[in-house]
Amino acid sequence: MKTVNILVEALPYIKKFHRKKIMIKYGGHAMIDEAAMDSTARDTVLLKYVGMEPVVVHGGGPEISRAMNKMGKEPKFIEGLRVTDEETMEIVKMVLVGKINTSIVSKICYHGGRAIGLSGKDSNLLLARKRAPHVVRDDETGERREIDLGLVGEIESVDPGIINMLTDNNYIPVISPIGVDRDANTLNLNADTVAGEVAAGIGAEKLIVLTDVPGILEDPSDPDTLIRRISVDELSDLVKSGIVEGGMLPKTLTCIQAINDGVSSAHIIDGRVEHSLLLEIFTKKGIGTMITE
Ligand SMILES: Nc1ncnc2c1ncn2[C@@H]1O[C@H](COP(=O)(O)OP(=O)(O)O)[C@@H](O)[C@H]1O
Ligand SMILES: CC(=O)N[C@@H](CCC(=O)OP(=O)(O)O)C(=O)O
Repeated sequence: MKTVNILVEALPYIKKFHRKKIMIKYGGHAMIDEAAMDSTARDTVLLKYVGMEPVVVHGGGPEISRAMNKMGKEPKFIEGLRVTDEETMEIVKMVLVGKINTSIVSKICYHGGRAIGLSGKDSNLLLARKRAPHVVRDDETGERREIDLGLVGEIESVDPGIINMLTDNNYIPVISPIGVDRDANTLNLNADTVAGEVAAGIGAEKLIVLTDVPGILEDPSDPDTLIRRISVDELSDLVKSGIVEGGMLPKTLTCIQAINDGVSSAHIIDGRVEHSLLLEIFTKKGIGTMITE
């Protein structure tokens, strides 16, 4: 009976999200081990088989940093974005496209899904331009200083055609956050931003961001201060108050932007918790932070 009750509880959600696109952003900090990656892949396949259209964008920040350290390079971030010189860009491509993307694709295929790996360079999926230098002001002297982030891009446009073609034919697209500019140069993109832009571009119903904290916390050092539900206006105020920092900042801004662009809800959840994806989608209470209009 317990199993049957679980299925019955899930029915309204299965109906509501039938044939709806669900954007899953799988963050590097959620990829704690092979078992966690495997479990997320299996849950993604389950979503497909109950009638939803999952689309995956993955990150891999910690793995890139580990590879850089091994090669004697020190990772540097400015407001959550990696300063990317040419050598770093090679490492980023190797880790994201060569390693993480293929690993997620093969795990989804192993569980019976038909995954296809893409980067933003495929069919110019993610057209980007180099970001303008970051401006900082010295607190003491008041002097303005520009810091060039190198080969870091901001998205100019998303081509939803290739993704729609894949989901229409029952494939699960798995996208690496690498963009291409008009001169065919490769640019490093923040995976959260990519997930938000692609979610809006394909008209996704939900954006679900998997990370390594329970969700947005009122006190970042206390996991018991989880905000379960918040509107975009309340969240914008929270951002202004300075509570949201580091890697959570691009995530939060992405969620706000995605809702403003027509995505019905955005969710930030703990990807290290087994089946967090299913708990968020199929239960009333959910597991992380839900952001709505
Ligand atoms: N208010 C907040 N609530 C939750 N996490 C926060 C907050 N402010 C900053 N953070 C930090 O953001 C991190 C998540 O972002 P990030 O490390 O980039 O993850 P990912 O690799 O999954 O994209 C958390 O581990 C936490 O340290
Ligand atoms: C420009 C920029 O910072 N790009 C990211 C791309 C990977 C990413 O975003 O990974 P997570 O989702 O795990 O943080 C980076 O180089 O780390």
